[in-house]
Amino acid sequence: MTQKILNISSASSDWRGLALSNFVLSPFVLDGALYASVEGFTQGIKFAENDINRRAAFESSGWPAKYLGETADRSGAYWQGHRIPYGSDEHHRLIERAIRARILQSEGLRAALKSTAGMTLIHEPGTGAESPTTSLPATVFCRILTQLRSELLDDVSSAMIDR
Ligand SMILES: Nc1nc(O)c(N)c(N[C@@H]2O[C@H](COP(=O)(O)O)[C@@H](O)[C@H]2O)n1
Repeated sequence: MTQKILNISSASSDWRGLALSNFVLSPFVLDGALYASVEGFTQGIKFAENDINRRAAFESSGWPAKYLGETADRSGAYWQGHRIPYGSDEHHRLIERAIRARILQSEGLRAALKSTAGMTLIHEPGTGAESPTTSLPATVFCRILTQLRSELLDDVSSAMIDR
């Protein structure tokens, strides 16, 4: 029987869940700059643009990126000279652009996401209750992936980094 629920995280038992996890080392380009992983991007933007931890996070993935982000004060996200309120829609939208960029820049990831058609995407990293200060709640992450999957299934050419 086909599995109806797919965990997208580093704790997934399905290879597609692992591949689509933010944790994985998976370079992408956003606004002309190169990032090693979505996790590194997500943690790096918590640091101001002159903070050395920012670049270190951008060049990392997985737990090293996550641990680096734990040292940030989580009062804002920083992008192109602007401070974005932490946890705001604008903050989530910026992370969404990184998630979309990574997947859209890889034919394999696009195909992997499309192959999950009909499955409910969840994010259960197996690390206990979700942090109240997470910059990417599971509901937001799964909504982003589900929306992108829908766009890819409807018409590959209509899916873009900026919706
Ligand atoms: N343990 C674990 N495995 C994964 O595969 C994950 N993607 C995550 N969580 C990711 O952490 C990011 C948010 O970090 P903060 O809560 O702001 O520190 C986001 O990318 C989640 O997907 N955890």
